[in-house]
Amino acid sequence: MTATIISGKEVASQIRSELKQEVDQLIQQGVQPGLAVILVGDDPASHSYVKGKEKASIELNFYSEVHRLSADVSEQEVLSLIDRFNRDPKIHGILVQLPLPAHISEKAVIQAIDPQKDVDGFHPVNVGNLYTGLPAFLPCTPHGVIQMLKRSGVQIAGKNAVVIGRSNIVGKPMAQLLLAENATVTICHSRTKDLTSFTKQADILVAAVGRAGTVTADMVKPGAAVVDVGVNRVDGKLVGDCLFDEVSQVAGLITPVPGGVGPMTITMLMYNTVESAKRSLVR
Ligand SMILES: Nc1nc(=O)c2c([nH]1)NC[C@@H]1CN(c3ccc(C(=O)N[C@@H](CCC(=O)O)C(=O)O)cc3)C=[N+]21
Repeated sequence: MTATIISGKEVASQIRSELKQEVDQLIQQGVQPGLAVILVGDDPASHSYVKGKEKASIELNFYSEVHRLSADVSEQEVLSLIDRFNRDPKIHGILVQLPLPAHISEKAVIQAIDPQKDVDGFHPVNVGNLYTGLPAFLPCTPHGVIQMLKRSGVQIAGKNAVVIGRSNIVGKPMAQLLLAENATVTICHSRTKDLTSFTKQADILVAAVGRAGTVTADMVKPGAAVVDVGVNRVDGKLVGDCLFDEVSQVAGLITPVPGGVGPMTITMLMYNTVESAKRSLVR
């Protein structure tokens, strides 16, 4: 058997064309969605992700501001900039690219963002709202994964879903979103004993570890939907957490890296920014 490859690029461009229409309508109503991105330091990968976000904003006709700050900027300067964006009515979404340099507290920065502009969905208010079923900005990567599955015709309700990874950015919210779709969810992590005994049961397997080669063919239930959230550079090449060539022989559906979850992450950021702009109409 050879898995069907779910193109994140295709699903993303479908969602972006839906968003484009919403943006046109919003602009007619006098609101142009505005996204502010703050990038600290000179990590090349972060610069490349932020370029992608800037490009997507411009394509969708957003108002876009990208602030590239030097690595030695103080935490206070970052907090002041966030405060300015919190009060700026042109800005509906604020994103601070992670990771930050060690002298700047990620916790302090995330908590400084107005929850109503927290389009990453990282603020504790949005996290709490998600966990209690209240309206919230959904974290972009896990939300993108749900959209890819749904738009590829994968039924989630009643399925066994296994998430490998328990980060605040992907693993934990991913599990919560799958639970909200009525999957039976298991979270595995670095201290899990006999990982394969869990992954073998998964109808939906999400790999969010950050280590190439974590998921091998023998760990996958035949016909499973396998979502690869990994972003790893190996010999200058971008690869996921799954051994794609062998896992795709066993899985029913699989997402590639690149061209899978990555483009969806950026698209769901655009989605959240449009949502925020829509909310500003009724505020
Ligand atoms: N506050 C914050 N929010 C984030 O959403 C966030 C972040 N910080 N820090 C880093 C991670 C990583 N991330 C990616 C986005 C797009 C691709 C993407 O589009 N990847 C392309 C390939 C890009 C390439 O070739 O480098 C693909 O998979 O096809 C990947 C990774 C967002 N992140």
